[in-house]
Amino acid sequence: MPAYINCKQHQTSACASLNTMEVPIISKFKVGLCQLTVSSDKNQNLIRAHNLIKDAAQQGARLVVLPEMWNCPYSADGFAKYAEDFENGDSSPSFSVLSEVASCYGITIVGGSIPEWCNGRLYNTCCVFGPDGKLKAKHRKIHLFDIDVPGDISFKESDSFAAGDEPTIVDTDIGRIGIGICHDMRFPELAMLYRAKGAHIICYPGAFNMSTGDLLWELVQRTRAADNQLFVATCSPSRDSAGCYTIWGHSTLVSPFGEIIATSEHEETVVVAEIDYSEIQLTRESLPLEKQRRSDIYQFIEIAPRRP
Ligand SMILES: O=C(O)CCC(=O)C(=O)O
Repeated sequence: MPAYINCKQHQTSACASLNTMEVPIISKFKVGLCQLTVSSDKNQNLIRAHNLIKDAAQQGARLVVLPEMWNCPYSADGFAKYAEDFENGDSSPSFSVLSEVASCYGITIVGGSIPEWCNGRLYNTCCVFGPDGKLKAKHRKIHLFDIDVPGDISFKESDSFAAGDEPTIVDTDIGRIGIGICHDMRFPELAMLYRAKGAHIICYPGAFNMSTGDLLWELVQRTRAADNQLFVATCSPSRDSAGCYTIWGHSTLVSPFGEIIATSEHEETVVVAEIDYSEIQLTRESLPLEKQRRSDIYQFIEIAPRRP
């Protein structure tokens, strides 16, 4: 175990069953969003991530979310240098740190994202760890962020990364979680798919920028939550104005009604807030969008059958 990991096991046993899942889950719990400052020093980033996760766990968070690209600056010229191969644990310190911290504190971690090397390709990948420290799921960013607004912002993520080609939904002791990374949030179909598959919450590690952040970061996540009547959690790195890509920040938790439960500014911080899954049912009962939906007039996605 790396020297910077030093913690005691935290356990709770309060469980309640929620009718959208087959397994008993905790229906009321705290989530922690670790809006950490990312530098070019990978080891420092690992230490910071550990410290913020510890802070969130000590404030009672059972689910902790990290930002997109938390082990390296969001910069095309650095992704390959910071990339890790998860198949080979020894060469993946970021992966190991999250696994160890998850088991140390007995929490679920949606591990933001880091550059992943696999078979000669680079992916923007989020790993989800359970309270036993085991990897539960891996999401590779599906929609790469290519943008060119003359005189404003130009970025081509597809020059660096290959796109993932699978949605990711994972059952945990704190509910069914759908995963998307940053630009994935722009695509309502992915969130609809997660809703159809019974997700309670969608976690979007992100790193929006100063051009689209102010206008759209909050709007899009509230829309995903309100349209699908589920919780949405986003987590961004803090703002670093020194780099060429200035990050918007504002990690946020949104309720199934589209309300902001908790948010932050752009500095390094840990947002801890409570989720109560009974709000999903309440929202869906008071405004039964699924019943009101006119699938006879429009149908954008196949509603996939529940997993056995
Ligand atoms: O969709 C946007 O406006 C920003 C997306 C982004 O920053 C990303 O995917 O990294």
